Amino acid sequence: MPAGVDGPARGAAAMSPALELQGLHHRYDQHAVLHGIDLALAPGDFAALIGPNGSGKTTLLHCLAGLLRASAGRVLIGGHDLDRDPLAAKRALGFAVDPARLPPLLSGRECLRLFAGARGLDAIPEPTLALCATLSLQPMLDRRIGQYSLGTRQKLAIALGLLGEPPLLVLDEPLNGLDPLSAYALKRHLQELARERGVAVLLATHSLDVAERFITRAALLVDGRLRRQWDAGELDAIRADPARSLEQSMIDALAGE
Ligand SMILES: Nc1ncnc2c1ncn2[C@@H]1O[C@H](COP(=O)(O)OP(=O)(O)OP(=O)(O)O)[C@@H](O)[C@H]1O
Repeated sequence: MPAGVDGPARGAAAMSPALELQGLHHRYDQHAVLHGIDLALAPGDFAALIGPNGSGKTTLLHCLAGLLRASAGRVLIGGHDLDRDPLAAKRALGFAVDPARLPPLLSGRECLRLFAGARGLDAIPEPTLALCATLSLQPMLDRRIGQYSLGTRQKLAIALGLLGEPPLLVLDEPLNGLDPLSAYALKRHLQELARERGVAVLLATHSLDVAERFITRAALLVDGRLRRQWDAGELDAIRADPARSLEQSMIDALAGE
């Protein structure tokens, strides 16, 4: 078990994969988008989901967060079946909502309080406030979300997703709109959660160059199928060789090599 992992929720999460997708399919009406995705994340994995535009990354994340119902297959979060036991599954999941969907009339602090309440907490947890400070979000917390810039909304969506430190974090393009300092702080924070707290992180991103240094796993989605995965050893080998990069490996995999 990773260092610093304790408590019953983490104990349960450490015994089963943090996330397990079994034969996941999704179709929008007649348009089949996901074709049998099998993927497992262990506690402490920091994984990037990469792939061309329209390959199905957001659809996959929405299926595993319960925002879309998969047409077939199973989603298990910390061993809990999302279909059969949605409350337990969703308790084990932190999902950063689309920043465009945040309620414009609430302040950031009100929104954090609301989400904290939904997680059974009576106040905004200290680590969340510390993260807001790290991301320079704190000075904006008492302003209405409707007045936030795109990057500030993105920061709030991330802080909401991470609230209560659930054992699985899922983020869709979290680096979009973040200034370089905030993007670096977020990557370090996620890396620390994975390494020291055993949190499993799955993030969809196009920013291969920035993700490459931090992740321990990568999975390439092409036309709704997982074409290639890289484990920690393969990523270390890529990082150790100045002539190689994850970007080039991805391009090779896309070319079918
Ligand atoms: N609500 C919807 N109704 C119908 N088709 C949809 C819907 N949402 C997405 N799609 C289609 O599903 C496919 C996958 O889209 P998705 O947004 O999951 O891809 P993505 O990999 O996240 O793309 P990007 O990298 O551009 O964000 C695309 O062909 C898209 O047009």
